[in-house]
Amino acid sequence: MAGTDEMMEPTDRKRAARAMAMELRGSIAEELREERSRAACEGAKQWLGQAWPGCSSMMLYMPFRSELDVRPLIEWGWRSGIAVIVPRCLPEQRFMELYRIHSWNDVHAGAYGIMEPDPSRVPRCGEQFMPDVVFVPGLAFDRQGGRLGYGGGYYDRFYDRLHGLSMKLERSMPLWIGCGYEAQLVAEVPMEEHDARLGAIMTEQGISLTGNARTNPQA
Ligand SMILES: Nc1nc2c(c(=O)[nH]1)N(C=O)[C@@H](CNc1ccc(C(=O)N[C@@H](CCC(=O)O)C(=O)O)cc1)CN2
Ligand SMILES: Nc1ncnc2c1ncn2[C@@H]1O[C@H](COP(=O)(O)OP(=O)(O)OP(=O)(O)O)[C@@H](O)[C@H]1O
Repeated sequence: MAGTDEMMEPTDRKRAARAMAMELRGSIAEELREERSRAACEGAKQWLGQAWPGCSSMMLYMPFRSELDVRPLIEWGWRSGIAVIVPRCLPEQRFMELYRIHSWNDVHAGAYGIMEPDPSRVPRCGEQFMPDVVFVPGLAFDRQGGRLGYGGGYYDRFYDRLHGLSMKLERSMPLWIGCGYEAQLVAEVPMEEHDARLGAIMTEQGISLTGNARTNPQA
């Protein structure tokens, strides 16, 4: 046994937390997941409409496994004229390319079995493109903005790239919103130096800011 939690290295703590979080998220009944996903998307629409009417683009993930299903939010984006951006994973580089999609016809199954934009149908976003808001998937979250992912470092690397762009273009960072069920909230996610902190959390209870000033739209 590895001993107590405090004695473990962050990477080992993450591995243990990942296994628990995967099991927990997968154990939520499908009907409950659907119901909570719909409620979460409803809350996000209202929040974006009221707190952020100027929001013109949002990056969302294509849900897989038992993740919070943000597809209703994607469809609302299409109806409201907010640009809907989704990533395409390049597993060799653990890099995400961005594309704007206009309908479900623009996606097909990609790496890891995750739906992704079809590059033969839609053009890639320019190198300097920054979405206003990024909806981030995850296995577990905490109220301080901590997030646990699958361990590819995809979103952390993407955050760093956007941060570089935000400095270069003198633009504020997108709001980084972690998406999950209330059941995925834990007291404290094990975090490392390179881990990007969330500016907000979206669950079936609504959107709440974490107080991470750097990533808030007002900052
Ligand atoms: N919907 C969605 N899209 C996303 C993410 C996500 O969490 N959700 N990611 C978030 O960053 C990236 C994909 N990250 C992933 C990392 C690992 C595995 C995976 O299947 N890992 C294996 C074990 C490791 C391996 O085989 O190398 C597994 O879990 O069985 C899947 C996705 C980018 N796109
Ligand atoms: N900004 C970065 N630049 C280079 N490597 C990074 C960066 N961020 C994370 N990594 C590397 O990626 C690996 C996975 O990181 P981590 O465990 O934080 O992933 P995660 O946040 O769970 O994954 P994901 O973002 O894909 O959901 C680690 O080996 C880490 O060193």
